[in-house]
Amino acid sequence: MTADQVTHDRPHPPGAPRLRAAVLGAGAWGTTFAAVMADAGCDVTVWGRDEKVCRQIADEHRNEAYLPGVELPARVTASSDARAVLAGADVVAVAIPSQSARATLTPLADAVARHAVAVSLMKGVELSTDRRMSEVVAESLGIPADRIAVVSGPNLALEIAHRQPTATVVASTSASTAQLVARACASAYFRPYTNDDVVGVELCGAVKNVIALAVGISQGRGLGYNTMATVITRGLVEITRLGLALGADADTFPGLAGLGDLMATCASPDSRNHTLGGHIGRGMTLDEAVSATGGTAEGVKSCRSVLELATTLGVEMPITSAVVKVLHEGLPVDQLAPLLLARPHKAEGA
Ligand SMILES: NC(=O)C1=CN([C@@H]2O[C@H](COP(=O)(O)OP(=O)(O)OC[C@H]3O[C@@H](n4cnc5c(N)ncnc54)[C@H](O)[C@@H]3O)[C@@H](O)[C@H]2O)C=CC1
Ligand SMILES: O=C(CO)COP(=O)(O)O
Repeated sequence: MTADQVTHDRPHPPGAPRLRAAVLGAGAWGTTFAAVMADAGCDVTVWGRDEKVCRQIADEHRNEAYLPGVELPARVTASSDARAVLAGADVVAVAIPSQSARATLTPLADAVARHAVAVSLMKGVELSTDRRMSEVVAESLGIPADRIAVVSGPNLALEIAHRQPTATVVASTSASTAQLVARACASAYFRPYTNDDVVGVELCGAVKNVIALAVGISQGRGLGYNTMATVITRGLVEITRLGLALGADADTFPGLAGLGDLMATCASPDSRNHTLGGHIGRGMTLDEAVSATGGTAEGVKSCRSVLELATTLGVEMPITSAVVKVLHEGLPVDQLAPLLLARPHKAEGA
């Protein structure tokens, strides 16, 4: 046991059974969340499709490909056999790229325990259906909405893997599901707040990636902090507008899942969306930027489904629309700012 584990490992409450957790996805966030749950007192097994990554997690308590230099808690193990990982798990957390979730989860539905609670850790919107990821998880695994939770907040994986303190939101339509998931991940460095606004929390997580792409693009063009603050602030307006049109709670947007995550993602060089935007701003093609970034930058695909949702609902999302134009419709990157600034003037709250 390392010094970190001695300091951070939180014994589970007296009398409470130790929760068994499965994490589907052995990338940066799946592995980190597994470590968080282990430090919260759960027995955790990660499923990854890459045998080598699983062996390294199980045997050496490391995942160098995704979390270089991080030592994982001994209570995290891993396997490439998804059905074995799911067997008997009380909590099933999903951290694979959003656009692959349905195809990955559907064949596993019958392997999930009947009592299990599922947690979406993903921050995207499905392309062909415009569904939020908790909806995709519920449909694919055949789990009712009251046993689904979403975890979203200012949660850059590498910082958390190094046990830097942060907070998050655990959202579910069921208070007892949210509380169970909060218990499964609460530790000395990870503080969950529960919330019943699944729609708002999930939209915040997906759309902030698109806004981080726009911030990255502006920084890649050499623009400064005024531009960044403008994009973040007006980005939050867009996120709020779309969320309210979908029935979300107005209090969610200035919270951890909204403003909190927007700030972390738009400010951090560790954010894949921010980084990829920077490459585009400096003149790379989308393909070049995707391969230079590595990892999953959800905003690249989800910007289209977010815009589609907004269009269907008649919600104006100019920054999202401009990002779609630059990434997918051939708008030259130096036209992005003029396009946004040429729009008709209006009152700030309109
Ligand atoms: N990295 C972070 O800081 C955070 C990420 N998230 C979200 O978590 C989700 C996963 O992101 P990361 O773990 O960061 O991505 P990653 O790129 O680090 O890892 C993705 C994992 O999914 C696997 N994978 C890729 N395609 C797959 C497929 N078709 N079937 C099964 N597995 C597949 C990869 O092998 C890899 O293990 C995303 O929705 C992301 O937005 C949320 C909060 C923080
Ligand atoms: O969601 C995140 C932080 O909360 C991670 O952001 P990226 O996916 O852009 O790395």
